[in-house]
Amino acid sequence: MELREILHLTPYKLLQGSLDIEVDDIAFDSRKVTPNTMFVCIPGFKRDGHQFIPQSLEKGATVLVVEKEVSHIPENVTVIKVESSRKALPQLSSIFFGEPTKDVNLIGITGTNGKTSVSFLISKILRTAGRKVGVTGTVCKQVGDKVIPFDTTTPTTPEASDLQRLFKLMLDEGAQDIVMEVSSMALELGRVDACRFKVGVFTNFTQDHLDDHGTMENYKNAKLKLFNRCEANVINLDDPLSAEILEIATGSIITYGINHQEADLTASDIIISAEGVRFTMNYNGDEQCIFLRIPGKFSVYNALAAAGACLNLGITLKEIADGLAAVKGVRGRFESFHTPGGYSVIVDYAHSPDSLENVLTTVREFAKGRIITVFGCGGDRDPSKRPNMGKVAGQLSDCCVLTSDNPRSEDPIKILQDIEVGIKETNCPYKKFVDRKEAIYFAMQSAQPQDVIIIAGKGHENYQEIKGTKIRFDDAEVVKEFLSIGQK
Ligand SMILES: CC(=O)N[C@H]1[C@@H](OP(=O)(O)OP(=O)(O)OC[C@H]2O[C@@H](n3ccc(=O)[nH]c3=O)[C@H](O)[C@@H]2O)O[C@H](CO)[C@@H](O)[C@@H]1O[C@H](C)C(=O)N[C@@H](C)C(=O)N[C@H](CCC(=O)O)C(=O)O
Ligand SMILES: Nc1ncnc2c1ncn2[C@@H]1O[C@H](COP(=O)(O)OP(=O)(O)OP(=O)(O)O)[C@@H](O)[C@H]1O
Ligand SMILES: N[C@H](CCC[C@H](N)C(=O)O)C(=O)O
Ligand SMILES: [Mg+2]
Repeated sequence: MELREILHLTPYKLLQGSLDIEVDDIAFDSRKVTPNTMFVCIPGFKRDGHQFIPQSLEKGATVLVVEKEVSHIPENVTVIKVESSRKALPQLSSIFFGEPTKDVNLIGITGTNGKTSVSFLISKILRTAGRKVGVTGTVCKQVGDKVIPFDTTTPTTPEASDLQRLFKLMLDEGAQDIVMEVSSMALELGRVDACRFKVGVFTNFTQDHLDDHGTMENYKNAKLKLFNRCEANVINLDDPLSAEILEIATGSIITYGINHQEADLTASDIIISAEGVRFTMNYNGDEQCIFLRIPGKFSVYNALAAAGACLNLGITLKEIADGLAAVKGVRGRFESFHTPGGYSVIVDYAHSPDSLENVLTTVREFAKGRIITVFGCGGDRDPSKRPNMGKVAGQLSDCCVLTSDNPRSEDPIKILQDIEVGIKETNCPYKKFVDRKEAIYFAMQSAQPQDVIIIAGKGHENYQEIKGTKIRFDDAEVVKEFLSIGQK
């Protein structure tokens, strides 16, 4: 595409070179530059993209988008100055990739917990109704049955140019709808700025990501950014933040809730069992019996959130019920394993105090034996959640096994000590194993019939990140391995 065209919605100053040149790609990372790429220099948290101009030129960049003074740039390279290159990237990328979100129903989901789960439910409902759906989130990027390979460092919500490229690819594959997890960091950094959202979904808001945002106020303000830009919004009325969202939300609104019967979408006659949740979904005088094979009250919320999004696309309540009934489970979300020893193991991605509390409360509702919780807390992430998670786990378990969950650059023993502060406030007995495999083996060896072991925090993850290296590690694989070597 011609540079002049890519720039037509962005205020800029031409510092040197021509606007009448063809651009073949856009990159914000010099390592991804190929010939005729527009390299957008972003000042980052650790480094500054402007430093990597020489590397980008070596790889064939012919256009530089900068926000700072630059010098000694070869004459044949065009230099464009903008006020903020991070802010310019979404618009430039959207135009370059043909404004893909104009031609598709884009559904964005935000909230502390449940984004991956809700996006998976929405996708299942839409696919069961015969639609071609793109999904992008923590676990995968996919369109229809086709998994799109992405390197493992790609965030939950990719950087603007990667995101628009992904949308274009999904459209080329025939996607009619795209379901996207929208992380608070993506909202804060404007990664989704040039996206046209058909529906915005709010799940809930509790403590998380203080390491990224500093304060809960900043974290909240980042989340709010989704709701004044969607054609329709789906809002959890049971969450205290809903009042603020309703004040700023534009477009049509569907509210949902269990405690607020005045919500547009509600659930009644809820039955929660080890197999899943069963309830009646009510909307505008219509009702449908719902069965979803993921246990926990939070699954009722997730089902309502997904239903709200689908209703906005003209999907019927009956189609929603059929789609939810077709869900077999979400990878690493309350994934159950039965054992010859008569106890069960659940692998779950709960890694915040609220999600851990939800998952353990759910297990409490049906566990006949003891609850043994194996968990840790991530390194280089908000340390204030560690004692909170320790306390929640101690209060709701009969025994805990503290272990590592991506210690990253931190000392794993220190992380366990931080968790211990909280668990010591309870009477729960616990053990500590830095090695996660040993922790899981210990829990399984100690389990008795009817016990339930929850292995929390890593869900679908297939690595353990220690000192900058990702070592293969998969909770579910370790469980299967333990059982395959003839252990009980
Ligand atoms: C903390 C954070 O938000 N980091 C983002 C930030 O990186 P940074 O500022 O550290 O980058 P940097 O290393 O200082 O480099 C600055 C610039 O130089 C460029 N560079 C760097 C090296 C080089 O050789 N060449 C080069 O061009 C970089 O690509 C970057 O554009 O700017 C980069 C480019 O815009 C982002 O890709 C990167 O997201 C990283 C991948 C990340 O992990 N972010 C996390 C916090 C995140 O976004 N998480 C959310 C939440 C997940 C959840 O919901 O739980 C997510 O959506 O995943
Ligand atoms: N609606 C919900 N409310 C509270 N907890 C939930 C909810 N849905 C799922 N959970 C719990 O939170 C964990 C994470 O769920 P999920 O992966 O769907 O959240 P997420 O918002 O995508 O998380 P992340 O921010 O890490 O991407 C699940 O494993 C489950 O224990
Ligand atoms: N998106 C979250 C996931 C945390 C998962 C947990 N396993 C950890 O590593 O802390 C983060 O990167 O903070
Ligand atoms: Mg997620």
